[in-house]
Amino acid sequence: MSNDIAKQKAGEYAATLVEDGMTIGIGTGSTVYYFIHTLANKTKEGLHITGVPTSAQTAQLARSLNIPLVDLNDVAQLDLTIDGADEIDPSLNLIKGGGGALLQEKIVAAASVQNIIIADESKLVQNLGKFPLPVEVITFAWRQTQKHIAQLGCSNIVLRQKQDGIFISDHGHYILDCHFEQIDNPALLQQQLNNIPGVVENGLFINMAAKAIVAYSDGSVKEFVKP
Ligand SMILES: O=C(CO)[C@H](O)[C@H](O)COP(=O)(O)O
Repeated sequence: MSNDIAKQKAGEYAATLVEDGMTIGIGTGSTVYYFIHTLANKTKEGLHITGVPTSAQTAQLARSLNIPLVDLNDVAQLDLTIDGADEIDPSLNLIKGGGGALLQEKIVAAASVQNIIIADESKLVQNLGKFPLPVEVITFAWRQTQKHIAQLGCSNIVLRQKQDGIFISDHGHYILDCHFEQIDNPALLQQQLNNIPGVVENGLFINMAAKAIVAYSDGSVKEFVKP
């Protein structure tokens, strides 16, 4: 089974967890893509939900499929958020932000009663850090910010690019992809990063996910609950 079919399975499974009347956070990425399509089919069949998107890309896709969206300022909290991840460790701590949406994703996750992650099995790791940790930074003097991040033990930091230049996040910032290789204390690193002037947010999601829905190449889907 290809990764894409596994992503689709995870996305479809997650859609079964959405209940009528819920206000949900809608994540970003190629796995969530399948969740959004399944959700759109369910809303066509009569499921009533309201969504809060985690990125401009997700907002555009959801709108094109007639999923009702609302501004996060206009709701007290979200019942559930379904989002993807780049790495998931055994405690369900995550690296996110491969798609560059980490800032809005973290704000939406923090507003959610429950966060469920969907992924294919390639995202499961024993230790976080092989996937370069995305850190969103203010564009002003970003090289200074980079220098402070390097002092936390990261010698390989890459300013994210897109085809025609520097990648700019939905909120107008740069992303520094930080190759830590192995992160021994993700909770501490998250705090240290966010204490650096110029850092807006980082892609470590600690103690946020309650459950991960992981689809395997043999076609099975397994739920992991936060230990
Ligand atoms: O954090 C994210 C975007 O900022 C994505 O959820 C993460 O990169 C996983 O994406 P995909 O499902 O495409 O592998």
